[in-house]
Amino acid sequence: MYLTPEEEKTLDGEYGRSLQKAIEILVALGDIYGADKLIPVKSAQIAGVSYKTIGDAGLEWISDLEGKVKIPSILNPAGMDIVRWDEMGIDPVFAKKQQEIIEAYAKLGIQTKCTCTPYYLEGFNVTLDDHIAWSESSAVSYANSVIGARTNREGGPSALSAALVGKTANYGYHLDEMREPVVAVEVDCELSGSDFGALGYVVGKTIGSRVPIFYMKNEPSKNEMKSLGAALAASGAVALYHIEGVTPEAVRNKFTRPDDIIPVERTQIDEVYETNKDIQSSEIITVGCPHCSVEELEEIAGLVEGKKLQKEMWVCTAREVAERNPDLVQRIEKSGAKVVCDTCMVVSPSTNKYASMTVNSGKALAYVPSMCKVAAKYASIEDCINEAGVVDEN
Ligand SMILES: C[C@@](O)(CCOP(=O)(O)O)CC(=O)O
Ligand code: SF4
Repeated sequence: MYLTPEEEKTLDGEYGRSLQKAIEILVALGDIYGADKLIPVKSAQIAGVSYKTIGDAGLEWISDLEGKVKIPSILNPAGMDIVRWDEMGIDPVFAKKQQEIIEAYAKLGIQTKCTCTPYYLEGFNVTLDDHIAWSESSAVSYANSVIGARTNREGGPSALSAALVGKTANYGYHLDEMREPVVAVEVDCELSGSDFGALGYVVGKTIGSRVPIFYMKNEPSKNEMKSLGAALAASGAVALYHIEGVTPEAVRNKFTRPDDIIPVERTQIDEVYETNKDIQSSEIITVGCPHCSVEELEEIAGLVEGKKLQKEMWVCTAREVAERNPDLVQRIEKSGAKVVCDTCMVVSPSTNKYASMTVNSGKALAYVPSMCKVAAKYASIEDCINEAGVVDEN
């Protein structure tokens, strides 16, 4: 791989051990995947923040690094709401470790906003053809597919390395030829809302990491595409998808229809809603995987208006989104639901204590059983709220 004289110096350790380690990681990945050079990236999103997932070894690795990131960089969700962790039933020992992780990242100049939806935040609005280094798989999918930006599915360490160096290796989804669809997904019915998460869940199970192009009967909204991509990346390993006539590259590039076809029928979508249907009543309801947008908060606020929920319900979102919309937060919390920031149902240890959870996310449906050891049921947002046990206040 070609390196500029400056990059060579970094690799030789002239700018310190941390930058040297960072560029070593980027060069090693570049060599494995046949990159020709390093390219500048506009922003980094770094996974591996929850103490639940990275533990002491992760904390030690981050704490040992020195220097400052060269590009706007942000964190994936942590294991707790940084302000209201006590209310979430988080153990103070866990909270202390979590704070240490966040401080170690902050020392490197990384913004300590913890979210999987950086594209809703100030300074992280990427556009078509921008090169970035993001790691949370739903954020990667959204950036690549819905926005048309370019990122590989970085691991925590490689995203952090890209943040420190300001560059990434030029391979994979940074290249035009890797972004071409190779399989056509033909959906035989109209879908709405959580059906799109169910579609991602179904297709993800068979598609592996191939790039699909969807042929749909109706056009999904951006929130619906967010759910589709998150589920495709969780039950499968899809980092980029296209939708004929909808997503920016499908519109611009007019791809030829791949010969390989995955047909999807309504019954397959309906089956997702049947998962664990023997669970009569879930103990907790969680929405916001990926973190809720303003429109999703608005929808939830409307649905819970004048109602009192009987069970624990979390609405996960980015702190910045919550802070920009205090009225929506207040309207949601009036019902008894909690607007939870900086974390989520998957990476927080505080959902582990429940036996069952209802979710409206195909990604959460795929991850909650394995990462939280909690049985998960799938429902639309309306049914999630019904499941929370509603009493009308009027
Ligand atoms: C499950 C996930 O959304 C969050 C947990 O990842 P981590 O703890 O940030 O590495 C990661 C992913 O799917 O990329
Ligand atoms: S809310 Fe979902 S998409 Fe976001 S970090 Fe948690 S598991 Fe990943």
